[in-house]
Amino acid sequence: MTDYLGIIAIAVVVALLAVGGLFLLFRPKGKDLPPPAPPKEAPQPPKDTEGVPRGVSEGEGGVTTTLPPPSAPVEPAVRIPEVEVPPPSAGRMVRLRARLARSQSTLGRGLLELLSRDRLDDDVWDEIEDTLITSDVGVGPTRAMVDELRTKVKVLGSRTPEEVRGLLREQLLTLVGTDLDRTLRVRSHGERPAVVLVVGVNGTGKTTTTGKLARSLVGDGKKVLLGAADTFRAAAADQLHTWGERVGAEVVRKDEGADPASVAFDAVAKGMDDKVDVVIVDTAGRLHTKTGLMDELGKVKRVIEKRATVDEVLLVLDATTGQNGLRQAQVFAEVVDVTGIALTKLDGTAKGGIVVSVQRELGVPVKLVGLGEGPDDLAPFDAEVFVDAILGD
Ligand SMILES: Nc1nc2c(ncn2[C@@H]2O[C@H](COP(=O)(O)OP(=O)(O)OP(=O)(O)O)[C@@H](O)[C@H]2O)c(=O)[nH]1
Repeated sequence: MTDYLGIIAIAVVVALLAVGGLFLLFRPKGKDLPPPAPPKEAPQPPKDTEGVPRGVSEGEGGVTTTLPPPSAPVEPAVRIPEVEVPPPSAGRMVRLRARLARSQSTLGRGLLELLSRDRLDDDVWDEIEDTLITSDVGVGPTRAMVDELRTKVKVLGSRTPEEVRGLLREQLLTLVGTDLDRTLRVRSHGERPAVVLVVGVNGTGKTTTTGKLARSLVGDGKKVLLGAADTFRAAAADQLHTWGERVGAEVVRKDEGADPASVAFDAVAKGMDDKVDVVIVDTAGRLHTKTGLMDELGKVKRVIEKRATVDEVLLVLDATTGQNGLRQAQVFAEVVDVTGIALTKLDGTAKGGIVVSVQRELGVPVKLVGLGEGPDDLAPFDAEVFVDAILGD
């Protein structure tokens, strides 16, 4: 009996093993299941160039890990304007002389070529005259120069290119004027600042010139304050503000339509309190009526003179507007005592002769010239540099 029981037990075990083996052989492989996601790596600290994670140091006690410092709280962005240090005014015209290229090819080279011809007959002299007139030199000065040239050429006889150039240079310098006082009156009077009044037709570059002049004076080491007395155009005050902000010059302004004279007065008063060297007052140049303009500019000047003196009245004139611009400028010259001319956009015209005619017509020297749109493209006018630039090297 026990034998039978043993055999049955062995058979049961064998059967169980056989079933288990079959199960293992035919179990489902699970190949349709998605692969398990790889375990996620913990974020690693950045490594330095040698592969050592930053914030991890190998000290004597083994590797120590320091947590990165918490990032600083984000501050609201406040724009702090950077104050620029502009270059001084000296030597600017030399730097910008290439900007006179158009006048050089039309006026300078044109005259040199004509005067170098072997035979100078009446036709050639007429051409010389035309060249000067179309370059805006003006009829009177042109005639005077041609007469003078004719005499000198006769005396000279045959001419070398150097002699022709020398002759022309001499004549042009006489026309432009080497002995005119072109000094800008910007020296303060002890406690009182110098006052510059900027006048002229709108659109000539008046506000731009006021801003550029402020920069240039700051570059020369002066403390400057600006008065935005062009109260007809709010944008003019905004423009001045931007110019002033860049070089650390304060701007006195009022609401659009305010009395320009009161802005000028406040600007001068603040300039005295702040002990600035120069106050520059930008005025509106509406050409409504001559009497209106006279009243407005007259009042501005009178009001300033309650506290200070107007040292310089700078008339801004756009060189590209030629004789037409000159006629408009004349109205200003009749209304205020202009002491100097700022001739803008001289880089944009072939008619460099305007320098000659504007001085003749208005009886005032060109003191500043605009030779580009850049902030430092306003230069003290230098007759020799000008003539050499238009004649070329
Ligand atoms: N090429 C050149 N552009 C100039 C010069 N001076 C001013 N400008 C440019 O002329 C443009 C217009 O000037 P304006 O329309 O006269 O403007 P503004 O300076 O506000 O003049 P106002 O209206 O008189 O206040 C600006 O883009 C100036 O940069 C210069 O000398 N050369």
